[in-house]
Amino acid sequence: MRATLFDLERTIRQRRDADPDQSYVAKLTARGRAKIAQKVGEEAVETVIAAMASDRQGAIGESADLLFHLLVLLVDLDISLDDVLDELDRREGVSGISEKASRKGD
Ligand SMILES: N=c1c2ncn([C@@H]3O[C@H](COP(=O)(O)OP(=O)(O)OP(=O)(O)O)[C@@H](O)[C@H]3O)c2ncn1[C@@H]1O[C@H](COP(=O)(O)O)[C@@H](O)[C@H]1O
Repeated sequence: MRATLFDLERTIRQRRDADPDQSYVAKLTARGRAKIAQKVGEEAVETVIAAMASDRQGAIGESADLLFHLLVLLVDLDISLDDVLDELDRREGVSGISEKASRKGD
């Protein structure tokens, strides 16, 4: 059976308090939010580099790294994947073009 992002989110929550010598999640969490956020940035840049090189396998691997590290950051911020999906639901059917145009008068 395919694991979901919800499974990974649950695993990350469980691993946060594990032994940092045994768990990457625990080790990264112990280094603090700034370090977690830095990792998200690094993985995002590596995804962009793979995409610009049309490196399909690289883009898949870096995207997995990016999603994983983003979930570690969200857990650290006590933001659930559901919170983010709720926001995407709220946007569903609203064209990005018209949404941006509606902000022009802000
Ligand atoms: N999906 C992942 C996952 N993706 C990437 N990584 C790790 O992320 C790290 C990224 O490597 P880097 O070289 O960028 O990081 P780094 O060596 O800390 O580098 P610096 O930033 O310190 O320079 C590697 O150690 C990868 O193994 C992951 N580690 C864990 N998971 C999942 O999280 C679960 C719990 O992992 P543990 O907490 O390690 O038990 C695992 O069962 C997996 O399902």
